[in-house]
Amino acid sequence: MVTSFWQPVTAFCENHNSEHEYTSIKRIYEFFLALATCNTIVPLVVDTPDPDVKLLDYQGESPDEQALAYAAAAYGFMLIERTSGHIVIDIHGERLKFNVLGLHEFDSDRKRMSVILGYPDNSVKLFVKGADTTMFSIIDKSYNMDLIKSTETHLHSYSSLGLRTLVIGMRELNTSEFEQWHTSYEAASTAVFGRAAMLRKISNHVENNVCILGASAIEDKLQHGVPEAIESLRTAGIKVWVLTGDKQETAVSIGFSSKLLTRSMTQIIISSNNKASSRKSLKDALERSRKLDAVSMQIALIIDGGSLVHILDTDHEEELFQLASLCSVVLCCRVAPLQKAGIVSLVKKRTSDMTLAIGDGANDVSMIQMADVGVGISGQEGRQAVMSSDFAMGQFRFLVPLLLVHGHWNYQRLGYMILYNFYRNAVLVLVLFSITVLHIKNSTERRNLGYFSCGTGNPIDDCWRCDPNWQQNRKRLADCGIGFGRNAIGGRDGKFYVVTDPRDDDPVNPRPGTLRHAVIQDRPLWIVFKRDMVIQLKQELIMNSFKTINGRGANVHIANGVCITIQYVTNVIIHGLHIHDCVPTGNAMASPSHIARLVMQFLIVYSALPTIIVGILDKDLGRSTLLRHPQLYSAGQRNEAYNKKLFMLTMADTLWQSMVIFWPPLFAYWKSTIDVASIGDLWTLAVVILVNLHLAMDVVRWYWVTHAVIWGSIAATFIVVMIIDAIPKLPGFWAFFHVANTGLFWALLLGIIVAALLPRLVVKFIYQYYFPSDIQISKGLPINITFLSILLS
Ligand SMILES: Nc1ncnc2c1ncn2[C@@H]1O[C@H](COP(=O)(O)OP(=O)(O)OP(=O)(O)O)[C@@H](O)[C@H]1O
Ligand SMILES: [Mg+2]
Repeated sequence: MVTSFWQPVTAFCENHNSEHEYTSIKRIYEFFLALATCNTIVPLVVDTPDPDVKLLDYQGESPDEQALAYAAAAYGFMLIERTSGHIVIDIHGERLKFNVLGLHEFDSDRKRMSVILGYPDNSVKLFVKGADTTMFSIIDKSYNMDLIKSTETHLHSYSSLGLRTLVIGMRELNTSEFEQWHTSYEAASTAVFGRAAMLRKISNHVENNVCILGASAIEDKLQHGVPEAIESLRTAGIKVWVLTGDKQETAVSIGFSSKLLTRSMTQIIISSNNKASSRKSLKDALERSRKLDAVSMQIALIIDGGSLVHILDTDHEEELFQLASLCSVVLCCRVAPLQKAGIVSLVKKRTSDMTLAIGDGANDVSMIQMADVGVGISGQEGRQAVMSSDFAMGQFRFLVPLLLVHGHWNYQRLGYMILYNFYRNAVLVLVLFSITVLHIKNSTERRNLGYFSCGTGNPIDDCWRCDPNWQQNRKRLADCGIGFGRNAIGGRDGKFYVVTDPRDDDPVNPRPGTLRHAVIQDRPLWIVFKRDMVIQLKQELIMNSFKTINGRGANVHIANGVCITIQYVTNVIIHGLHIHDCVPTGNAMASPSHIARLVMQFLIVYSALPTIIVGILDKDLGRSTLLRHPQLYSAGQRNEAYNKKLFMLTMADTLWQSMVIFWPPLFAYWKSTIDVASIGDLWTLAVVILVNLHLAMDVVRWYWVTHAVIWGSIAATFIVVMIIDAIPKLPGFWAFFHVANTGLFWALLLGIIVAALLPRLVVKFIYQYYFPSDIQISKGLPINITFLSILLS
């Protein structure tokens, strides 16, 4: 809330022109009239419970204007009504209607506004109000200089108290001046193109030779908690720069009251009005600040908008930046909106630092948009700043929790989650990659099978077919297998069965000599064919274990009918058959790629949920600790949560964990008859358990939902693996139950988990115990005790 107190400076227009001679009383009258009229305030009549009492509410974008209008009302110049064409002022009980002939709105370049009023007596007057610098440049130079000097002294003393000052001036327009202005104003107002520029030109033309009526000073009260907030931000290692449109003295005074400036700081002021002197001041300031910096003096740089224009215009950005970098505080005053954005862009261009701009007015919009993070304060200055910001808040002090608490949490979570997700995905991918590499190696490697090698290009064929007597030695094929099926012996240990009959008339009671009859036998059989034949199956050919169907030597087609089903059986070799043009029966088998996809989905689902929950909820430190020790924020500035070293360490750990997951089960089951589906179950479980335990090790704050998702994911994986292995149609049917019955499976699982996590646990412990970071010291625990207690309980 802007509370106002104002003090008109009575000014006497020592005009030599007798036409414009005013008495001091009349000037005071004009001063208040200017306060009541030269604004964009809209008065609203508000009803009260008492029907006879009405209240006036002044609505306007600028709180300063509201304050001035209220002040004028308090002194008997009450703005009652405003329409586009006129304005009604109640002057000590007498209502006067003035025609509003023109209004030149405030803009940040002119830093003033004006209104042209037609009096009831047909005289026309121009009222101007604006910043002292721009007002003094348009006053009638024939004034009494003492008057100007005394106004300046007053303005200086007001602004040194931190008050926002405005100067009010007036000029009576004679008929020809008015006509001239009116014609161009009308033309500009209705122009389609370049309207703003035309209006600005007209306003610059008419706003001159004004006589000073007075000056006002308004207290722009600091919001609650601003000094403390600025102190916290600075302790957090954030460089605070203030960019304001205010006068230098006001800005410095507010700087002190907001604890941005302290008495122990040395102020370096650059305030010049031409190129050469700005450059010289900059140079001197740079030299001086280097000397001061050498003796570790805190420096505050105060620079005004005029000097900034010259400095930024003349390629002295680098010097300005160097100077600013040496200063602990930079205060830029009388800066225009675009200059604010220019300064933000200067910092952005020259450093890799993040910039945050916070402001409440329309004049802060460009800087808010330029900064990496824009924050708008929704206050009395309209909603433009809020509309263009990334974050909106009601009070400046909320910036502290936004940065120190939420900023810190988000940084920690994000840094950790990037590393963790790299790890989580890489562990899975590395295990799958190893499986694929092994698979390719197995299917291409000859494993010394082809000692008869006759270069068929196919390692299996090389192995048996190059033997000129292969017909007598057919069963050698059983030892020629490669890949995961290499251990299948088929019907090697059984007798030969010769298929003589291609028919499949009676699938229920197949006759001897048919393929169906051969494959349903219980004993091991090596099935061969007497001659070329096409077998058209009436129903699925459901095979029994320990069978080899060896079509070599004959041209055997299984075609145009139903196909072969191999289900719940082991040790089947089918070789040299042409199987084609099958009619699907709906009993499709799951393919390995289908299973791989399934596994991927499980992993994504099982490990994604904990990641999301921890990524949203985990907090390394509590809110009050973070607010009490703003220094903790600088962990982000030092890239503590995500940096190259951590990334490399995580990747090394990932490699280790993936190797620990992949190799031990492979070695343990190498010689056994355990198939790949069972090892696959072990790998799946190990990956899911590991990635979840890994996460659990780093969780600091446990909520029930964190417990639910982490332990729930592990449990869910077990359950789904069991469900999948209980579906007879899928390969690997019953695999899990088969292996889970053995102690080796559980020993492997436990071994993998311990061995995979141990290096990480040890490194973590050493780091936290011997080289603790600020955050770990604040936590007060050398290691994540919560996790250990969960593990041990
Ligand atoms: N409605 C107005 N009428 C006349 N002069 C104004 C008006 N609003 C602001 N001014 C003058 O123009 C100057 C610049 O205004 P601007 O809005 O750019 O910055 P500010 O409000 O002073 O500071 P900040 O950047 O902190 O918002 C003000 O200091 C004031 O002297
Ligand atoms: Mg402002």
